[in-house]
This record gives sequence, structure tokens and C-alpha cells, in this order.
Amino acid sequence: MAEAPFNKHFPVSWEEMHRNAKALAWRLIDKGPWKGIIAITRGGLVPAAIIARELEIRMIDTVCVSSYDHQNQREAMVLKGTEGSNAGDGEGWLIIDDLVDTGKTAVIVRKMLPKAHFATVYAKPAGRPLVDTFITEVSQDTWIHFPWDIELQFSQPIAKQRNNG
Ligand SMILES: O=P(O)(O)OC[C@H]1O[C@H](OP(=O)(O)OP(=O)(O)O)[C@H](O)[C@@H]1O
Ligand code: HPA
Ligand SMILES: [Mg+2]
Repeated sequence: MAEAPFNKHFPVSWEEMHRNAKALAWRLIDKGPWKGIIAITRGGLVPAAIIARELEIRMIDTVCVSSYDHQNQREAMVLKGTEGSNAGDGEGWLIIDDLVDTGKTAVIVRKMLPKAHFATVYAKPAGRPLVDTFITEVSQDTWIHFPWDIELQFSQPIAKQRNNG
């Protein structure tokens, strides 16, 4: 059987997301001042809101990129770029996303805003060189389950999981 591309799973709770996004804000405050935030939708919207609150930034825009159908990566589609924003070449601006995985999204957005500071909450090794600041690294074969994608449900006791495995 072909090896599953993601054989580890890393669920993230809302509290963890909040704590890590605040930790990112602490890292970013001394690197500013920041003129504004560009959130990469949709995943970047939640950490961008938390960071905007902590750094008292009220100028927020979006770049809308979509490149995954659940865990399947496909060609990245830019639904909206920076046209209409006043971010220019990105100087003094923060780009925020939930994570960098292969780095494909980061490459696209960096081309639009070459002087911006790119920050994510999570990073995988392949994308890590493309971000300026991040908080937590996970391995490339780990799928991060964000709190907006999951819900509380029954979990099998470990003994049962082992018997089935
Ligand atoms: O480094 P990469 O391999 O490009 O992957 C990272 C990107 O993929 C996810 O977004 P996705 O395209 O799934 O859209 P979403 O944020 O709307 O869920 C995630 O939020 C990042 O933006
Ligand atoms: O590990 C991940 N989790 C959620 N969304 C993602 N988009 C790319 N990689 C991931
Ligand atoms: Mg995204």
C-alpha cells in the first residue's frame, strides 16, 4: 500500500491557537511598527485578528488564495491580490497566515509584497525558509487540524485503538 502523505495528526484547540497567535504577536511587536496586516484567507484570518488586537493594528486587508481541497494540494488559485490595498511593495506591512507547508502560497504572496514581513503560527520544514517569523514547527508528514475544521467527538480508548491497529 502506498504510504499516506500525512501519517501524523496534530489537532489544535482554540485555546492553543489563541496562545500561539499571541506568542507570535509578542515576537512581532519589537519588529514593527507595522502599517497594516495582509491576512491570507481563509486560514490567516483568525491569527490576523488576534495579532491585530494585540498590536492595535486596524488597517487590515486580504490576499485570497486557495490551493488545497482538504489534504489534496492542487494548483494555487489567486482569487484576489493586493489591488485596491495601500500596501505597495509591502514595506512596513505584515503578512499573516495560519501555516506554511510546502511554501507554494508563500512564494505567490511574497511576489506580490516583496518587502513585507511574512509571519505564520505553524511551519513545516519545506516552507520554513520562506517565513520571517513563526512559532511552532511540525514535521512535513503531519497534518495540522485547525479548530475551525474539527469538532469534539467520541474518542476510542487507547487499548481499543491498539487492538484494532
Ligand atoms: O505552504 P502551502 O503548501 O502553500 O500551504 C499553506 C496554505 O494552505 C492552506 O490554505 P488553503 O489553500 O488550504 O486555503 P484556506 O486557508 O482557505 O483553507 C493554509 O491556510 C496556507 O494558506
Ligand atoms: O497541515 C495542514 N493543515 C491544514 N491546512 C493545511 N494546508 C496545508 N497544509 C495544511
Ligand atoms: Mg490558507
